[in-house]
Amino acid sequence: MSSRYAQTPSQQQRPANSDSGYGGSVEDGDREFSVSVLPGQSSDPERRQWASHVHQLYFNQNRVALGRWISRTVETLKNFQTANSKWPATYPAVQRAEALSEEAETSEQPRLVTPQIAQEFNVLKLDLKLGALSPSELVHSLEKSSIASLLDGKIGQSVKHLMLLRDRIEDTSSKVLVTGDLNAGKSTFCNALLRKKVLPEDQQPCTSIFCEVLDARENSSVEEVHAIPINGALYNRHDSSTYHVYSLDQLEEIVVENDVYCQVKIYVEDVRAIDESLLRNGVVDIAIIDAPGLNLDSIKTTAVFARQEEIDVVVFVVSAENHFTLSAKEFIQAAANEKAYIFIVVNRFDNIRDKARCQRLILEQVAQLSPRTHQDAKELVHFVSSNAVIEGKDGAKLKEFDELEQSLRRFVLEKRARSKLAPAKHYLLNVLGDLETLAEVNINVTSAELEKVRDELSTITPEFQKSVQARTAVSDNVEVTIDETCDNVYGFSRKNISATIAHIDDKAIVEYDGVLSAFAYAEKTKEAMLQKIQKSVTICEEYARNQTVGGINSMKALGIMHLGDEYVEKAFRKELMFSRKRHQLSKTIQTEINIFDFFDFDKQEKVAGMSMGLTVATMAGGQLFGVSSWIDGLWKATSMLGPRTTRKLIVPALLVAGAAGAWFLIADIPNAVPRKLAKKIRKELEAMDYIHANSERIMKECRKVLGFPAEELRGAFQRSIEKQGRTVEEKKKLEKESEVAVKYFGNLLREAREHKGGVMKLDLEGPPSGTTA
Ligand SMILES: Nc1nc2c(ncn2[C@@H]2O[C@H](COP(=O)(O)OP(=O)(O)OP(=O)(O)O)[C@@H](O)[C@H]2O)c(=O)[nH]1
Repeated sequence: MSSRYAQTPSQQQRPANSDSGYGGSVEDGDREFSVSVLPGQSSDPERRQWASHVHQLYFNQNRVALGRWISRTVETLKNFQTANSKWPATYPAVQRAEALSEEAETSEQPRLVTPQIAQEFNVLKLDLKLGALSPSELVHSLEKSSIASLLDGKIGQSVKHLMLLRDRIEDTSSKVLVTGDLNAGKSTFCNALLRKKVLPEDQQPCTSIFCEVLDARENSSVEEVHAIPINGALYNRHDSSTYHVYSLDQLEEIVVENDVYCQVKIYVEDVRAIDESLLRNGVVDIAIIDAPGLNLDSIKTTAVFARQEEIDVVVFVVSAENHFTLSAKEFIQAAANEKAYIFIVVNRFDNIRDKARCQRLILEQVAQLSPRTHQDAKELVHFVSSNAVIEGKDGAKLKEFDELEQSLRRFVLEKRARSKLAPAKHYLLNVLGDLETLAEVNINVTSAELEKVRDELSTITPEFQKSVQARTAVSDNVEVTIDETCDNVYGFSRKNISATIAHIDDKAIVEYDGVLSAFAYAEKTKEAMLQKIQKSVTICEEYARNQTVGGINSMKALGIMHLGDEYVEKAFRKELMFSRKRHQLSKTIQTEINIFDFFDFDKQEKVAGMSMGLTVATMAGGQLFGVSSWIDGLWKATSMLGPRTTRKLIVPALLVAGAAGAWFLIADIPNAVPRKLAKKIRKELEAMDYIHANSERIMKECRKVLGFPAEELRGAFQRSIEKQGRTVEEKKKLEKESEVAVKYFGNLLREAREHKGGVMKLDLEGPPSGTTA
């Protein structure tokens, strides 16, 4: 029994796990046409074919749309790979570790992120199996760049996988595996599908290897058998060393009790028209694989075979007489888990007398073995007699088989949507979901980084500008400090040394022990005078030291104020100033004592009160005269007295005068010596510009010594400003990079969401609503 059934419009939106219904509506430009196959019209082959074609159209459109989304996602991933190399993407932190490990077990697709890290991730999980650290700890312990390179690898893998999926959805071949109990009539069923006796049929179990029947056009339209040896190389039609060629007639010899070959490829000419043929139906090129009958030994082999990626559909042939054997039940249960749905052919139905009872019993069993198959039993469980098909005598049986064929073709197409398009859709959604999560996380991270760097810049930029200004101000300040200190020291020295020199003869500085030790007196006086001057210089130097300390301290204060910890002060020892080249006046001064230093002829008038000679003259002449005016007076008196009197008086007068003068001069020695020596020293010092030279020497030492901390301070400022400048530049660069990254991840998020939305809209079992892609 099998019946055509209708697809009502309300059924067109099926839940994803529903397997029923092949109708639907498709918008093709302005034209919308609905597909419905009504029960009463089930015999109408045109309508059936049309329904089938529309179904194929949906499939094709979905396939193309999915292919486009794959290409776009690949492009997005590649761009992300490039961006990731410039701006290492941040990885999300761990949240729900347990939930993830379950998820990981259920998926065998390549993933970019390990389950323990970032549960939201499906594909872009990083595989981290190093050492004792948990992957999450490991991710956090890794350099950003190592995560980036791991991610880079994962993106690469993902791109590769997407390419494979694209190839797979573009592959138009589909394989139908026909399996079932021993002798159930599998080979007969395959031959019926081909409308040609190709595979050997026998009362005895005979098929011992997998026989794949393909359209001869795939073998340059040559009908032949390619037998693939056990343990041979991978089959390649273009490489004749990978198989042995036999004719179709020889098939029986190879297939029955074979221990040389593991599989045969049978290329046959399809005798039917394209819209009738299962092997080539315009959309999918179907290969039929006749599997050896199941026994407890072969279940595993067949189950493994059925799991193969290229097997789109499993057709299970069961004998109506035997129902399901133990091995059949075992296989169906396993296959139902793997492929979700299987197509069940209950063969040899002609041998059953109570057909209704048989149907009921078998459907009950199906319900137990695969509830989902049972749910859609009208489409998926067919009761036929395969042996009647090729002869084509029994019209009713032929019709039943014809309906089975139509169902099978729709099933293959639908299964292809599931087996080829659905994994691609599923994987795309996972990758895009991962990209979305990564983009979201990175938007947060990069936005936070941007905000942080902007904050920092708003603090350090004005600080930097302030430092630059402060440097100029401090530099000026230092100059002023040095100049003022030097001016001060120079002024002080000049004043102090001048005053000392001016007053060195103000009072007798050594004791006078009489005329006999006059020379020693002179020497001691000179020595004392030089010492006095020397002492005043020393005082100036000490003053300069203290002033320098003051200058240094004010520079230190500037350094600490502006540079804080960055300013390292150097120890200063003021006693080292003027220590290398000591000033020794006694060595510089040339002044020698001579006889004239003892007598001061010029100073008699000015120093009247202290002149003994003057006292004598006053007493003698009753007049108040100086020595010179006294001699002048004498001269005048002699001219008044007339030459003769003068001539008479001159000798005694001169004698008196001489005696008085000599006495006076000798008495004046203690005063004359300091005066004369002071005069001489002053003269010499003046000649050598002693006061200025010394003041300048002292000042220069100050300037030199102050120069060191000044340079230190300038250097520290320079370093500090350069450092700040570099930080500002780095932060500015980071700011720009962050801006680019924020923008990039924003775009990535938008793109990932757009793609995801588009992919989600694709209804793989209905009209492709995402065809705008
Ligand atoms: N009455 C009847 N006999 C059938 C039908 N289909 C197949 N047979 C017969 O059942 C026997 C076994 O058929 P095969 O097609 O060789 O069975 P098989 O499942 O391929 O056998 P193995 O591959 O060896 O397990 C043959 O003699 C067929 O003629 C059917 O629908 N009705």
